[in-house]
Amino acid sequence: MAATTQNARAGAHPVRRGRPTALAVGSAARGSTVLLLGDAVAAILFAAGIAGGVAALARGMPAWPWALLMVVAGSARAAALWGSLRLGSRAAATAKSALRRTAARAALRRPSGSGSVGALLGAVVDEVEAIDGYIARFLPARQAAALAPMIVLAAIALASPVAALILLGTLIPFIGAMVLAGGAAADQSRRQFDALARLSGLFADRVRGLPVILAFQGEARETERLGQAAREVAARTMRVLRVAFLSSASLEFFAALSVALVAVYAGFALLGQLPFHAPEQLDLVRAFFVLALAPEFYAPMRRLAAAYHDRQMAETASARLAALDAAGTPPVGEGLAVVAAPAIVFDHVTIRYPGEDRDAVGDVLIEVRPGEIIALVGPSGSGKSSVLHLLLGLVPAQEGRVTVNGAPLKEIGSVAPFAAWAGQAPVLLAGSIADNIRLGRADAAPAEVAAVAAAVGLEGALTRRVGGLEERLDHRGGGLSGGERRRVALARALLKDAPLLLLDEPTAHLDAAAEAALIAVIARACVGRTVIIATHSTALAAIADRVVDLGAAA
Ligand SMILES: Nc1ncnc2c1ncn2[C@@H]1O[C@H](COP(=O)(O)OP(=O)(O)OP(=O)(O)O)[C@@H](O)[C@H]1O
Repeated sequence: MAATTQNARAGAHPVRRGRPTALAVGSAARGSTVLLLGDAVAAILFAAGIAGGVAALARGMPAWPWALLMVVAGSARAAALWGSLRLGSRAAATAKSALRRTAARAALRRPSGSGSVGALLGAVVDEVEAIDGYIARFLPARQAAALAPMIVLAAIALASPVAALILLGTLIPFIGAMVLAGGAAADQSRRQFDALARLSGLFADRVRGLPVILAFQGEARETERLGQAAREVAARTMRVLRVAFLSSASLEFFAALSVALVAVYAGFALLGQLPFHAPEQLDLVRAFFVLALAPEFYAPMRRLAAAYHDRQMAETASARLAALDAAGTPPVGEGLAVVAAPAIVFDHVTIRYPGEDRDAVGDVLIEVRPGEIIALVGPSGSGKSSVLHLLLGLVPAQEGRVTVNGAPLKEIGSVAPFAAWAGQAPVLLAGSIADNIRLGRADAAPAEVAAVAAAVGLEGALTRRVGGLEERLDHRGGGLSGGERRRVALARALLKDAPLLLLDEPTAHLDAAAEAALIAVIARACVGRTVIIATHSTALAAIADRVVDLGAAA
C-alpha cells in the first residue's frame, strides 16, 4: 500500500527522476508557458484593436491603424500558440526518450520470469507515450491558467470594474465544476489505461506464442480472450468519454454564462436601462473592448481542462513505470573493471524467485579460482541455470553473498559487462545471422564473425543457405534448427573477448560426434578465462577442472 502511494506520488512528477532531463523539460515548459502568457497579452491588443476600430469608425476617422493592430495581434497569437506547442512537444520528446531508456533498462534488469513480455512492451511503448500530452500540453496550460486569466481580468477591470466582478463571480462555480469533473475523470481514465495495458500486453504475448497456440488449436480460446479484453477497453473508453462530455458541457456552460452576463450588462448599461446603479459610465469603446476580451478570461482554463486527461494518463502511466523501475535489480556494475579471469565466491547462497515459496537452490558454497573451469551438474531443476542467472543479475540472492574479485555482486549488480553468456534458450533478434553473432562484439570484422561461426560448427548450416551469414532470421530465429540457434548463441559468446564465460547447456540435443567437435571448441575458448558451465553432459563436464553437483548439495 505504501509502495502504491509512493508510486502514485512519483507518478505526479513523471520526469523528475533524471535531473538533466528534468531541467531541460522544465525550461522548455516554462518557455511554452511564457508564450501562452504572450497569447493573453496579444488577445488584449486584439480586443483593443476592435474597440479602437469601432471608435474610429464612429468618429469618422480612419480605422486602418486599428485593423493593422488586429492583424499584428492575431498573427502574434497564432505564432505564440504554435511556438508553445512546438516547445512543449520538444520537451515531451526529450522526457520520453529519457523515460524510455530508464524503462528499457529496468525491464532488462527485472528478475527472470517476472512480468510478461507484452506488459514490458506496453510499458516501454504505450506508457511512456502517455507522458507526451502531460509535458507538451498540461504543464504549460497549468502554469498559464494561473496567470493569464488575471492578466485579462486586470485589462477588463481597467475598462469596466463591474464586468471584471461579473467574471470573477462566475469563476467560483467554474472552479467547482473543474474539480468535480477532474476527480471523476481521474478514476475512469486510470481504469481505461489499465484495460488498455492489459489488452496490449495480452496481444503481444499471444503474437509471440502464436506457434504454440496454433499447434494446440487454441485460436478460438485466445481470440475470445483478446475479444473480451478489447470489449473491456471499449466499455471503459465509453465511460471516459461520458465523463469528459459531461465535464466539458458544464465547463462550457459556465464560460458561456459569464460572457452572456457581461454582454447583458454592457447592453443594458449602454441603453441606460440597468435596474441598479452602476459605479461606472460605460461607453461604446469600453463595452466593445470588454465584450471582445471576456471569452479570453476562460480560454486558459478551458485549455487546462482539455489537457486534464493528459495528466491523468501520465500519472497512471508513470506510477506503472515507477513500479517497473522498483522491480529492477541494482544498476549494472560498470564501475568494476575486470580485465583478467576473475575469482568468484558463492558463500552459502540461496536463490528464491520472487513470489515463490521455496528455494530454487539452497546453500551454494563454491569458490571459483581465476582461470578455473567449473562444471555445474545435477538433475533437472536443481538450480544450475539459476546460479548463472544470479551472476547476470536476473534473479536476486535470497541469502548468502556472492563476490567477484572480492567485490560484492549486490553492489556491482551483474557480471554482464565482463562476461560472455550463452543461455539455455538462446534469444535471437530479427536480423541476419551475422547481426546476431555480432551482438557479442559490435565492431567485429566480417572475417572474425565468419571465423567464429565456422569454429562453432555453423559452416554446414551456412553453406546450405543462399544468404550465408547474411541470411535473415525472424525474431524466433526461424530458419535455424534448435542446435543451430544454440551454436549462434555460442558464437556470440565466444566473439566477446570477456574474461568470464558462462555457458548453459551448450551441447544439449547434439549427437555424439557434433558434441565432441563442439566440446573441443569450448575447451579452446576456456583458456585464460574463468568458466562456469551448466551441463548434463558427462563428456562436457570432463573438460572442467572441478565438477560441482548441485543435486548433491540440495
Ligand atoms: N523464473 C522462475 N520463476 C520461478 N521459479 C523458477 C524460475 N526459473 C526457474 N525456477 C525454478 O527454480 C528451480 C531451478 O531451476 P533451474 O532452471 O535453475 O534448474 P536447472 O538445474 O538449470 O534445470 P535444467 O537442468 O532443467 O535446465 C526449478 O525448480 C525451477 O522450477
